[in-house]
Amino acid sequence: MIRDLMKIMGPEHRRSVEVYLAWLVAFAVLQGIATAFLVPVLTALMRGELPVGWLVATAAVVLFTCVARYAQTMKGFALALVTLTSLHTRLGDHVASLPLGWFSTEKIGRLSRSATGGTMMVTNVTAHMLTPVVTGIVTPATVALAVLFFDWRLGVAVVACGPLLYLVHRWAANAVGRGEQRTDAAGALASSRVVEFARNQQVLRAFGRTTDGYPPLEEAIESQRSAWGRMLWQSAPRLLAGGLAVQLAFVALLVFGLTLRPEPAVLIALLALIARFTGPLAELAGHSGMLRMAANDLHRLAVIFDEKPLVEPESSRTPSSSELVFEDVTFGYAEQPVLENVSFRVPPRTMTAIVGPSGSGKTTITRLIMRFFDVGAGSVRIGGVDVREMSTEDLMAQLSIVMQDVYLFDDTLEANILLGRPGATEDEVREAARIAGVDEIVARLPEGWQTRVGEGGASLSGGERQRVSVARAVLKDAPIVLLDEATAALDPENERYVQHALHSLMDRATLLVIAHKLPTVVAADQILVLDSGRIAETGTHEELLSSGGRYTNFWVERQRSQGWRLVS
Ligand SMILES: Nc1ncnc2c1ncn2[C@@H]1O[C@H](COP(=O)(O)OP(=O)(O)OP(=O)(O)O)[C@@H](O)[C@H]1O
Repeated sequence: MIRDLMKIMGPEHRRSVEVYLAWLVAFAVLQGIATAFLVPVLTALMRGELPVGWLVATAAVVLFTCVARYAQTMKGFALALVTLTSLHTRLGDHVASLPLGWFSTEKIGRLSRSATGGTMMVTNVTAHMLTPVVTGIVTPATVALAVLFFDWRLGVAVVACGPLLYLVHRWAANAVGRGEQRTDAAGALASSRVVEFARNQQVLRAFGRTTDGYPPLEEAIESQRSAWGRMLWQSAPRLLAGGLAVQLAFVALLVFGLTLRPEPAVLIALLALIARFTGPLAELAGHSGMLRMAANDLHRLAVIFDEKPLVEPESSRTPSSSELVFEDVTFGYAEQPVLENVSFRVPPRTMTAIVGPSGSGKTTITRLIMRFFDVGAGSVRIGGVDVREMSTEDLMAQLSIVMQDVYLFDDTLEANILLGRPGATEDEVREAARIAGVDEIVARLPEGWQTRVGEGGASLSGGERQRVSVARAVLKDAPIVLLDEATAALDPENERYVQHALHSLMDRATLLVIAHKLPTVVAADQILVLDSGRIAETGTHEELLSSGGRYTNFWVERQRSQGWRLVS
């Protein structure tokens, strides 16, 4: 738990965490010592003596205990405050440094749960929860040493109880820990099913899947319910047993103490010590379920901080041109390679079209250029510079990206285009919009440029969203444009606008297009035919058609399907 806490708080707060822990340990030790001093004080009082020396020493220790308690509490609150104010920023900075390939749906779900619940738990741990953990271990240990000092036989018995109680505590806490992991996984699944259910209402209603329930959601909720039920059934008896074990230890030590027949005054004082030995342990046992849950929360957050950021070069190199080169690139998401020995060159200000069957690795090529992932072998170079030798900022400055799944922010049309280059003038925005055909959309909308596009661009059609995305790319005016042509979203009108934008981009940028439309393929200076992660053929449209290879099949099939669509 403490290791995870250190990782989460980061090196800049390491010292504060150490100071806080030092005060906490000091408080727990002093609390144990103050209790130990009861033995000589009580013994003397019961013998009718006034132990002035011990009373002064006890008062001094109690005073130090109060100081330590105050310091520890204040340091804990200060840390909790730091957590509240800076942990989200630290988490945000860390996540922003991770490779884009990290952001899978599952990881995003985890991140969102940790960013809300996990960070609040860190605050709770530093403000409240660590105190019973440390005092539950350190104070009984100090008391045990004191008992050893006053009566070695009872001391040995007390020390022997420690590991036994620890094992029972672990046994109970582990059950809670395992149960909590299951409920967390079931909770994450149920949340994503709820989002899926809400997002896909249109499809579900169209297929009449809302009247008799949505089985995946019901199953997820049921498995969450059963995970919670299982955790409660399995952990409750163990937690009770943990608390009971502490009480049994207290009684056993009491009986053992009586059998030793010490002087009554000493016996009473020692029994008070034993009560102070088991008290913090009982408190720890009472909190163990919550503590294990907190430990799991902290661990999940620490795992995110453990993710390796994208390795940034010490100094970023500047490309000499907009030439794009893949040299012997091999890459796989897991063991299996998705791209194997892929080599090609896109000369500056030319257009290369990538074609190939679904799953052949077309999108993967664009992801490697954007450094969503780093290549397994070989290199991806822009203007002679390996993309790994450029800072993310410099690399992204080289690229304009238009992908199929365009996301627009819930803002105006104008603001969404301006995202391409925030400092652009109004004229530049209008010009980019004209090239991409967004001005035609603006003219149709009652609020024109000030029309809000809704969350994700929901108030625009798929083709219109892609036009806005092309306008952004035109406005950005980056040396290289990566474009994934929409397959189904573009109607002939949208398609015409995107083709027009592509032609005007060809004059100013190096274009790499995942091409689905025949006019794009024909217009390309070079076509790469990808098959199962390898480049099967390269050439111009005429060269590839005359060679009669795979490209010919692709061409014939596309002509047939697109011809059918146009006629209908
Ligand atoms: N994030 C990922 N993790 C694991 N495997 C992946 C991931 N993304 C893609 N793949 C796999 O890599 C292979 C190539 O995928 P890629 O998306 O590059 O193909 P594609 O040619 O663009 O396909 P499509 O035309 O259908 O978009 C596929 O087998 C795919 O299942």
